[in-house]
Amino acid sequence: MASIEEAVAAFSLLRDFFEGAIIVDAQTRITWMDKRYRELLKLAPDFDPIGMPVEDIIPHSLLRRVVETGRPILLDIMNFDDRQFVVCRIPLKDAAGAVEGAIGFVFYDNVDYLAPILDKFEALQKQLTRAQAALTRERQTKYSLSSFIGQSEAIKELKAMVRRFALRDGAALILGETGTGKELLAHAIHQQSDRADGPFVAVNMAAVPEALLEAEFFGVAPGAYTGAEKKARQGKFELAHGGTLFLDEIGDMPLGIQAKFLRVLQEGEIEALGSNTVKKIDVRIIAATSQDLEAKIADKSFRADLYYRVAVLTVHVPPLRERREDMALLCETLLEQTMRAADQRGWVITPEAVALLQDHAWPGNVRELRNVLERAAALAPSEVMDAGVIRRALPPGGRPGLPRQGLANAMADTERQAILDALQATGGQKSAAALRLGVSRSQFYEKLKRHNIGL
Ligand SMILES: Nc1ncnc2c1ncn2[C@@H]1O[C@H](COP(=O)(O)OP(=O)(O)OP(=O)(O)O)[C@@H](O)[C@H]1O
Repeated sequence: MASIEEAVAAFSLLRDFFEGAIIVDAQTRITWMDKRYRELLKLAPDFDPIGMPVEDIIPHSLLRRVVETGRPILLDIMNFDDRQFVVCRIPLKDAAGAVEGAIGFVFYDNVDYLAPILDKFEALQKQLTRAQAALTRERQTKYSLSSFIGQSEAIKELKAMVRRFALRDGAALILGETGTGKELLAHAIHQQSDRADGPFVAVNMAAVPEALLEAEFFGVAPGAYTGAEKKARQGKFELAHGGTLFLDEIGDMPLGIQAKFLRVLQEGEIEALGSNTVKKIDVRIIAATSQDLEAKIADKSFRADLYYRVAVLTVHVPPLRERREDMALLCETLLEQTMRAADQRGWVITPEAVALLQDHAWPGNVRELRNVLERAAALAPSEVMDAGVIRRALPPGGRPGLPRQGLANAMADTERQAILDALQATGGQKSAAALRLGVSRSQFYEKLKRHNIGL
């Protein structure tokens, strides 16, 4: 490397302006640091940082990036304790242009000519903090237990149980038909738990192809196989570290993955694909399913030992047809969230319309109710939602004898009805419904999406 003196001399013009400087070599080990920088970092006078990796002394240093890319970062702001400093980082290259290291300068914040940029930075940071706080508040209300609507005895009991679950840290299993709000409850448990500040990461077992599940959960080491990315890919376990991993449709987890999954839960560590090192992970598992797991254990498609691991705390969410007394409250709340014309004050639903909704079987539960109300809102000539509007918004199977418009619509209606019937017959179990209809799971999911049922 060009001698340190040479490098510093090259920047001598800046000497009066900078308040500290550091040089690292091609391995980003510190080779020189001036006295003022040592004072700024509050290093003990007898402490010698020379030869140490730069991040050991300045954890957020970007000098490594400068060395790796060979490109300068001319203007940046770095925090030291509660103060901000302007920093400038430049690569040092030999005559042939190869990077030999990098030099970093620190400028104090009271330098007049830097004041405009620092003011702007501070204002932006305040805005960011405010936006983040608003987002957290929004998330908390969106997923708090109070956003789970219902006042029936069944729901009161359910909420009391969920509150208790939130206080404990064991794995939880949420059982219930499709659209009953299992994911909403998983969020609420996370939000009320000590892990609320940690991540909430969701994986839908039925939506990820089996071949990709392992990489999805455990991650991939860089260059693990031909065609693998150069950079490591984090798995969902790692992403959920310190928080909650939500496994939707756990009943659809393939047997091969079940064994690996169980091992991770037992050992508390993961090994990425193609890697030979293990990482400790701290994750709470919340699983949900609309399937009968005990029946799956009996037919050997679900491991009993995994079941006992995830079913430490179990809660059952009642289907909508078992809590019809909540219908009026649900309609009122869901309609508040339903789009309305700008000049309209709010939706009014008549008691006859609510009674009609109470009579429906609701195989798709609250999700289906939300869809029906949205359709009704689009059909309603005014803000009053009466029985007539609701009748037209309910799925066609409930309205025999209605004229159909063309073959395509008739076929779509029939398909939709067949799906709803299959869901009802299987108690909302999607895999079983798909089997009954003779379509694959992924085809079934695609159809649910197309018909606005489920997902
Ligand atoms: N009790 C409830 N109160 C308010 N909204 C609800 C309630 N139950 C369900 N919903 C709404 O219904 C929709 C489906 O809910 P969610 O995804 O939590 O159901 P799920 O049981 O996880 O469904 P699936 O098994 O199909 O994944 C969401 O829009 C959710 O907000």
